[in-house]
Amino acid sequence: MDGTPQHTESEIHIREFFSANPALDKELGEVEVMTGRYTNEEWAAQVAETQRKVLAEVRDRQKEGGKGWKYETPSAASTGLSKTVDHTVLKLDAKEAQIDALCAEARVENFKSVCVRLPWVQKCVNNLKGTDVVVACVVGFHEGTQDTYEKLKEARAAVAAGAAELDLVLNYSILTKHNPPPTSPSLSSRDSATDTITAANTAVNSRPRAGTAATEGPYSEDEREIPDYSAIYKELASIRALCPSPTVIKLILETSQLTDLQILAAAHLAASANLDFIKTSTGFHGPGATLPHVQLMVTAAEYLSTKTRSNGGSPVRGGGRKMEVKASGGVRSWEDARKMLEAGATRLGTSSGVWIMQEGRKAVEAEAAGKRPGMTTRLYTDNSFADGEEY
Ligand SMILES: O=C[C@H](O)COP(=O)(O)O
Repeated sequence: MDGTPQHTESEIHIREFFSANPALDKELGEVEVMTGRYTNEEWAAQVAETQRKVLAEVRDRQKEGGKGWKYETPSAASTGLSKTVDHTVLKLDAKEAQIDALCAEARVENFKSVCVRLPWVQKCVNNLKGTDVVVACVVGFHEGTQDTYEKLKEARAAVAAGAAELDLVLNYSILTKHNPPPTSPSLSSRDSATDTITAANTAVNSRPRAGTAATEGPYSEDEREIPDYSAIYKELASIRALCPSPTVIKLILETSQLTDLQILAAAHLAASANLDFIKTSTGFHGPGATLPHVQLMVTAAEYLSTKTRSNGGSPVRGGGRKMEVKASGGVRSWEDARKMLEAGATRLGTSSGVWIMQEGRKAVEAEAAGKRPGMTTRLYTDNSFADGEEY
């Protein structure tokens, strides 16, 4: 080391953005992080209640032979499917021509959004003028460990540049510090689709199932320590406060790195901070979206958003809007997309949106012609995701 300060890629992006926008830099100079809402012990008690209730609900739904998560799937014949897609390019070495192509495709397919890094937001906003395709910007990508002030600045810069949606990476290291998940293969989902799905299957099959003793930890004396829920909440609530609705905020959990209990803790804190979505994965660390994780997150989002007898008539999330679930990372085919949507995801983050739409249209044609849609593109080679399979 030569003493030169090292910066993450996100920090470099933020610095570049602010040197081009000095007025915004000045305005944000005084930004303050919110104070806490509950003590850490109070958070822990609330989180434990959510974990208990949601895992019980998951077990009940499993008893329904897989029908517990049968949501209506939008058809490629209407705008329903295209409006679930966040058309995504997040590679650091993305070139201008790729971003232009992303926007052109989003315009033609009428996707919900294009999802890009901060330096591309303004360009995408310009490219998409006159359409109802919005621009989503990732924040804290892809590690999530940047300090809250850096994330706040990045979020505000994205909104100032015209982003309507923010895909914010959770600082999940705060959750895993005391209670690491079982080791799973950590490989990039930028590998071939087949490798990714195989890895996803391996990881899912090797992780403890919801409701088992293993997921209900804690695992050891040392791991009994409560994670700093308060720090996570403060970060989420501060970003929400500075980027209020209608800016849509999705919290990326990086589910492959978390246990089911940690996923539920993150969902609880996202709902408490009034975020709009919980999202599975960055697509850059470990396997991407899996069906069991989406089912778990959908169950949690419903529990946390809805006034029910089981949660005492008091939703954790205020404002009367339902928290939604975005499945992302490794969603490469219509078959993948259909499974995620049927499980209750309402948004898909994918770099394969155009392909998914093409396959979706073929499925509609095949159905109209009275044929069963082809299964040749099925990427889930493992039957553990089959309908009715135990979690
Ligand atoms: O959020 C989006 C992901 O980065 C997209 O991942 P993917 O390239 O595996 O579709």
